[in-house]
Amino acid sequence: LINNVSAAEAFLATYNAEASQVSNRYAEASWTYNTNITEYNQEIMLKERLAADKFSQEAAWNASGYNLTVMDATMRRQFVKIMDIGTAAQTNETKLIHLGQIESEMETIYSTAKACLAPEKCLPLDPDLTRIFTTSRDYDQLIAAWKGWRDATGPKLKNLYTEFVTLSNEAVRNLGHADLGAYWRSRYDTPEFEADVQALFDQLRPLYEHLHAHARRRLKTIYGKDKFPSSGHIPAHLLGNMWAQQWSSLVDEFVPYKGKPSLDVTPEMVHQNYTAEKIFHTADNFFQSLGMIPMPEPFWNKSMLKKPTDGRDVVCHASAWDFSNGIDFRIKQCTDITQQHLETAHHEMGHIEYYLQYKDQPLVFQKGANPGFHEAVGDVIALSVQTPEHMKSIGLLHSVSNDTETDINFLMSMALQKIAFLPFGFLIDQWRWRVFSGDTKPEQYNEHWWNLRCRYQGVSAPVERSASDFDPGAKFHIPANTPYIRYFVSFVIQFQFHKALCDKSGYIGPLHRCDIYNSTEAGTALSEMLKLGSSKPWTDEMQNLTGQAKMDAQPLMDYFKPLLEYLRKENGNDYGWDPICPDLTPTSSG
Ligand SMILES: CC(=O)N[C@@H](CC(=O)O)C(=O)NC[C@H](CC1(C(=O)N[C@@H](Cc2ccc(O)cc2)C(=O)O)CCCC1)C(=O)O
Ligand SMILES: [Zn+2]
Repeated sequence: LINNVSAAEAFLATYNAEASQVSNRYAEASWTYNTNITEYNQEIMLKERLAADKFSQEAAWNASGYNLTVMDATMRRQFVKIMDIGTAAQTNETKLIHLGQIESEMETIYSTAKACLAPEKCLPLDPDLTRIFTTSRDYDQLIAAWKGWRDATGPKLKNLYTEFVTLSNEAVRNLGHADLGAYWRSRYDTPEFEADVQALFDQLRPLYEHLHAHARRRLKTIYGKDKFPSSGHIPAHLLGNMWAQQWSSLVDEFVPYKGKPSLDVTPEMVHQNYTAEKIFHTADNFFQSLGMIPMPEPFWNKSMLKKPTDGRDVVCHASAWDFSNGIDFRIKQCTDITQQHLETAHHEMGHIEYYLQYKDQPLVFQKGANPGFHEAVGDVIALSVQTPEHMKSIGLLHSVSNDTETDINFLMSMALQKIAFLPFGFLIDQWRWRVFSGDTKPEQYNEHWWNLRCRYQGVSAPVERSASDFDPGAKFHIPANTPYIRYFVSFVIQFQFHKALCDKSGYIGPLHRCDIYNSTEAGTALSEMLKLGSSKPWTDEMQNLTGQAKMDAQPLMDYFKPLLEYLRKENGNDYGWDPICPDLTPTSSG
């Protein structure tokens, strides 16, 4: 082993320069493919992926020649990360190439899928099917869109996914990980991560159960009680979203006090001729008000902020991109002029701000402190942006009254976005971890998926499902192989960050009305954490910003306390559902 620290430093300097180049090349090829899905672009992207994987293998091999015990903590942390190369550890080149092909094939199937509601009427997810879920209250039309999308994705993906699992597990086992799920969880450093997440979910369930009861009661008045199974589940296609993961599009039906002005600013955005650019400049302005880093010139020149109209296929699922060269950062979003897309723009720009803040770190530290941190940045800003006060200050709300009823209505609108999401954010990787560990066999994929959906989310399939269905494939992150527990973590810690930043800004008052706009104290505190990237354990960074080192649901519970009190009163004992799925076979009564 090489014991010479200056030789190790030279190795790192060379690695950083070369790895940045390789990352940049792969990001460019990936971007070209994502913004113009063709076989040619897919082929180029796969070639760059193979080159990047081979570079990682060689770098890891060389790094293993250095004695880590003679290094300081920071240098050792870099070497460990250089050696932790994930599925690139597959030494059989044929299998390595095949894994890349399967992954991009699954993403292509998902991104080009269309649901055929009638023989000649096939619609893509964005914007067509999404708009049906946000606007339609027609039970049968929603079933057609719900079933059509699953028919167009799941069956084509199931066998590919099975192969993907086998190849990925084999690759990461070369690094000593038990399976791909263990590798993904290792990014959170703490060994008790899985138990911590389960404990957080159990702590938050009452909040969700009471929101679910309220939603069910309101939906019964819209669709009639006979449409709801006696088990207490809500049919999954009635919650205003293809996956029932957030219920914001039902805000006008779900607000407790209906006489108040609507909190949905979409109509006002359309009325004011908002454009995609204006949406992103609004988000950029907020970061600048905190004294944080503005979007650089290449961002405005090279991003794709609207779905192209020249007929080419693109991956419309929004995303933020780091080109690892210190100046090129982009967002790709098929922006629609809606409140939801205004929030998404802040979410994506949160990623860009993180990239900008840690761009001078060694390459392996150009990551979130943990993946949940990366997902929380934009959402923390969006918590301020969505307050009635802030919405009024940017001219999207005209009247803001402080009476209790408006306050409860506002908390309900936020709960439809944040509380509704919690079981979904929790269950995706509960399902995937068991698939990767082998507990869930391919023939059980769909059954175990619905067991989790019924048990944790309290939603049931509106039509019978069969073993040839693969409903997990209807959610982007499964075919796109993007881990998901990061979002559950984010939805908890973003309230810890929000509380810490509100305190630093000198705000006094209820957490749900705090707006840190123009607070450079808050901006400085946030920037200092983001600059660290993944150079320090996330628990240290959590401690620095919030004063304690663990994930903690208390700030989230405090934020929604007035709403939970209201819901407990309204629901009495009428809340909850059977843990197992309702029997879908048509009853004799038809
Ligand atoms: C090159 C690359 O892949 N880059 C990464 C970023 C990085 O890793 O550096 C990236 O851009 N990932 C895309 C993904 C997109 C979105 C998403 O998928 N959201 C979840 C859950 C959710 C929903 C509401 C919400 O408010 C927050 C989260 C869903 O829609 O189910 C879509 C809309 C919002 C965020 C993202 O930005 O996280
Ligand atoms: Zn994100």
